[in-house]
Amino acid sequence: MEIFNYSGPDFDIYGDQQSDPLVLDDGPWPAPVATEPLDVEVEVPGSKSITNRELVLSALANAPSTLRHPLHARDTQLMSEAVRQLGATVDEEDGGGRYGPNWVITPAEELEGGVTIDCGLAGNVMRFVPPMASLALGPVTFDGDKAAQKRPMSGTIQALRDLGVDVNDDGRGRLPFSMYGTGAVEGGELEIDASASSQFVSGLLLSAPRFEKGLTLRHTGSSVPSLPHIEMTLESLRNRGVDARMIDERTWGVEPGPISGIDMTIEPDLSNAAPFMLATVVAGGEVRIPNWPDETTQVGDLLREILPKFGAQVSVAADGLLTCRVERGIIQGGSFEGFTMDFADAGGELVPNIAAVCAFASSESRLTGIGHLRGHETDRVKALATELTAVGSDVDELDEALVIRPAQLHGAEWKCYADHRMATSGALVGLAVEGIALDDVQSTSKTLPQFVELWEGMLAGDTSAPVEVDAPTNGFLTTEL
Ligand SMILES: O=C(O)C1=C[C@@H](OP(=O)(O)O)[C@@H](O)[C@H](O)C1
Ligand SMILES: C=C(OP(=O)(O)O)C(=O)O
Repeated sequence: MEIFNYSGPDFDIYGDQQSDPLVLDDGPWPAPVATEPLDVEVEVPGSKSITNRELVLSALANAPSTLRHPLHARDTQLMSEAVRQLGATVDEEDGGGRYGPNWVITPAEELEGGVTIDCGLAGNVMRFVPPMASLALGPVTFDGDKAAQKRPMSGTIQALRDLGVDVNDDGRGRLPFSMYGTGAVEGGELEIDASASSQFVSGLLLSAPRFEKGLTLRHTGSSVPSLPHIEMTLESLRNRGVDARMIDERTWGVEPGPISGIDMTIEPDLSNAAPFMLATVVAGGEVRIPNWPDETTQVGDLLREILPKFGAQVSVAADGLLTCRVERGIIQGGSFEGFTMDFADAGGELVPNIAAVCAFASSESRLTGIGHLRGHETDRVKALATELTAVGSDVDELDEALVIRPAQLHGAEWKCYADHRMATSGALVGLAVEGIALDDVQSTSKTLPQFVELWEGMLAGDTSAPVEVDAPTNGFLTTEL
């Protein structure tokens, strides 16, 4: 394993991204230990997945759109920069949101090529923007962080070729690659192997209304992970007047037609509610999350079913205030039994935090169906096994599963591998274990730049302090697995 030292300039969210392996010179972040039960409200910023879908659809629409309370984090800044580069205008407008301005997006008359898109480490950018770029005239190059160059891209690259787009890559099915858009795509019927990522499907469906014949997309591989995210894509299209539907478990259809402009409020990111809700299992007490949606396609909604497995009581009031309560957390001598849960279809975003808290269970836990997490920001199966083992946990890393048995945990450095969810997982372990230090807590800026402020506020019982919106934004690869 290598550690790199950072000596370059700070990352500028609207400027050039620094894609080399870096370490911020702040040093490791000592994860705070909880000393008393929690009693706090935590307002979670907007959903990454919804914000990014709406940025793409707004840029492809036939009229301007207003996105209220969008997520302002590295992944959405990269997406907004990508749609700008392809010709859309993204303006800021004060919407009174706590975490930054609204976005008003005016679509381009015609999408323009001749640009290089930085995907950072954002799966959404690397899988959603290339199909959009096939509608632009001219060459478009895609690149990203070193860690991003390991993420699967063959589903997108092969699909573009099958749609008649000229793509140049080095044959590895990874970033970087270049493509040459001719300004139009015929579309029609297409087969794809999306077993490595549902985002291959979502990316194609988002641009499909602008294909001459729309798209009938059929998945040919084993199973597609993260099905709720595909439902989210279909729903986003339908909200803009597009005829988009699931034909069967592995086939989706989008009719050609206009994408209308929209004025909408982005839901809070429920996957980012996970560390705060799970904190009650470790520290005991109560965490309240406002604005929990009544109905949603976000996988994070599964937390309402998962937290009770940890002994938590979860309820949502009529005004959308979710309450998650644990009478006796781990630090008060409480306990909960391990469990088995399959994450093949949904919940991959939640697994790292869940695995971390399973390390405190009184019996074995088995988290199965998680092979596709090996292609996420890092190989999350290996990273979790490595870091949990480093703090004393008894973990088996299987091909597609983690088995976690009770053990005495101890302090150690917790490596984040540029992965926001590895960082929040280390913070969860640190609530009950002294001496956990995260090597790269800044990796949380991928989707939650306010993480440190909110986490420390949670422990102090008050998260109302103003938080820096333009927090340093990274995705810096500090340590390789
Ligand atoms: O469509 C989306 O917004 C996402 C789909 C999922 O990807 P995979 O299908 O690659 O797991 C999820 O893990 C990712 O965080 C966001
Ligand atoms: C897998 C994730 O991100 P991405 O959108 O980069 O795939 C995630 O946020 O957990």
